[in-house]
Amino acid sequence: MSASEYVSTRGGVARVNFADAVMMGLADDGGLLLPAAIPDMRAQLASWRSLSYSDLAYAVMSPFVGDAIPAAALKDIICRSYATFATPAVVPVRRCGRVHIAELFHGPTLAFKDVALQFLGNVFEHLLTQRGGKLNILGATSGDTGSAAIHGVRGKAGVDIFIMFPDGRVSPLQERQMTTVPDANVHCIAIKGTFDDGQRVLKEVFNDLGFKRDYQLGAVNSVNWARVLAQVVYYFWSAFRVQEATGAATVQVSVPTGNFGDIFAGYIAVRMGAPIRRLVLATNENDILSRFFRSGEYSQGAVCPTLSPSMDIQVASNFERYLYYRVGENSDRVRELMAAFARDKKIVITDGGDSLFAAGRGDTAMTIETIRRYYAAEKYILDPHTAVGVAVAEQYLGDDAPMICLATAHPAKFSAAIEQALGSDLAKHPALEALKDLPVRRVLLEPDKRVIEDYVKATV
Ligand SMILES: Cc1ncc(COP(=O)(O)O)c(C=O)c1O
Ligand SMILES: N[C@@H](CCOP(=O)(O)O)C(=O)O
Repeated sequence: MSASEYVSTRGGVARVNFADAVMMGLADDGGLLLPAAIPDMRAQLASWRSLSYSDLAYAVMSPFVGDAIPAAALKDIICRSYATFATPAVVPVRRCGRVHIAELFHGPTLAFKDVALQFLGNVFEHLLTQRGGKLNILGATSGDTGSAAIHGVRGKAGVDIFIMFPDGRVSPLQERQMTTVPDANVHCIAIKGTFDDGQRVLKEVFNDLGFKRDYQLGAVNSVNWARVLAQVVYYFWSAFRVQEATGAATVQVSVPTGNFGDIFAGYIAVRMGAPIRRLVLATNENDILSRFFRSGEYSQGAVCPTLSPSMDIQVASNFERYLYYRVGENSDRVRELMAAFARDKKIVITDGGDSLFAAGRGDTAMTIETIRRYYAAEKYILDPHTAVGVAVAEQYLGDDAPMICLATAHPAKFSAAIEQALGSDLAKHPALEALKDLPVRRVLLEPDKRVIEDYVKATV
C-alpha cells in the first residue's frame, strides 16, 4: 500500500493518485479521501530538523504526492507558495509566558488557511496546465477559508471561484477580504443561514455527480486532501523549533478547532512520527468535538455565534476521516456511523477513547480573560480563536512536554473581540485598513442546492 494512492473513507471509490484526489475534492461516494498508507518517517526526523520551511514541506509532502507531480515542479510550487509569506520563517514560533505560540498568520489573508491554500492554488494551476480544461471552485467558509482560497486563485486562468459564507456571521473585515477582491473570476455568495448550512449544500452539490462533472467542480475546503497535507508540515516545524529551544523530547500542541481539519493534520503528523505527545483539542461554545473527546458522544447542537466565529461549527467535516482510523480503517463501519449521524444527529463510540487527545471548551468569558491576561503580562495580542486554544492548553501544562499553541489568525481580523477584551481596538493591520473604503461585490442566496447550482450555471 502506498501513501500516494488514495482511498475513500466509505470504500466506494477505486484508488486514485494525488492529482486525481486533488481534482476530485470530495470523494465521489460522498466520503473523504485518505492515503492508502501513512509512511513512518521517524528515521528521517534527525535530517529534517535543519531544513528551511519550504524544504521541510517538500520532505513531508512528497511521499504523498508520488509521481503525480514531478519533483522539480513540486519544489517550485512549494517555494512560490511560501514566498508570499511576510516572514522567511513562514511560521515563526515564539515563547509567550508558559506557552510557545506558532504564528500561522503571516500569509496574504492573515490566517492559517493561507499555509494550505497558497499551495493548493498553485497545485490547481499546475494540474490545469498539464491536463487542460477549466475548474469551477465551490467553497463554504465560516470566515477564513473563503478569503484564503480566493487569494490562492484570484486572476488565475481557467479558474472561477464561488464562496458561500453565512450572512452576518463572519467578522466585517473577514467579509471585506472576500467581497472587495475585484478579479472577475471571484464570486462571493452570502447565504441566509449558518456555516453548517453552507457546508451541507456544498456536500449536496458535490454529491450531484452529473453537475460536478459537467461544471468541473473543484474543492478548496478541507475535504480536499491537499489542504490537510500542507498543514501537516507545521506540526513537524513547530515541534522542532520548540525542541531546539527547550531540549524537550516531545511536545504538546493545542489546536483551536471547528471543522477538525487542522487538528486532523496534527493526527497525521503524529502517525508519521512527529515528536508530539498530546494533541489538545479546543472548541468554543460550539463544543461537539470537545464533548466527543471527553465522552465518546458526537451529537449535533444548534450553532451558537461567538467571539471566535470561524469556529462556529457543529458538524465537523474531517471528523469522518478520524472516525475511519478510530474504527480500524473499516469503511463499512464508517458508512453505518455516518448514516446514523445523518438520521439521529448523534453517534456514540464506546471503545475507551484515544489517549493522544485531550479536549476542552474555552467559552466567551475565558476568551476575553485570556486575551486580557496575555496582553497585560506579555504585551501580546491573541486573536479570539487562538485565545480559545491557549485557555484550554493552560489546563494541560505542568508535565515536561512544552505546550505549543497554534495561533490561527491575526487579531486585527477580529477587531470587535479585541475591543471588547482590551477596551479599544489595539490590533490593526495595514492590509485590512486598506480594505475599508473599497467597493464590495456579493449576492445573497438561500442555502439550497438548486439555488447554488443555478447561480453557478448562470455565472460561468
Ligand atoms: C482562525 C481560525 N481558527 C481555527 C479554525 C478551526 O480550524 P479547523 O476548522 O480546521 O478545525 C478556523 C477555521 O477553520 C479558523 O479560521
Ligand atoms: N473555519 C473555516 C471553516 C471551513 O473549514 P475548512 O477547513 O473545511 O475549509 C473557515 O474559516 O472557513
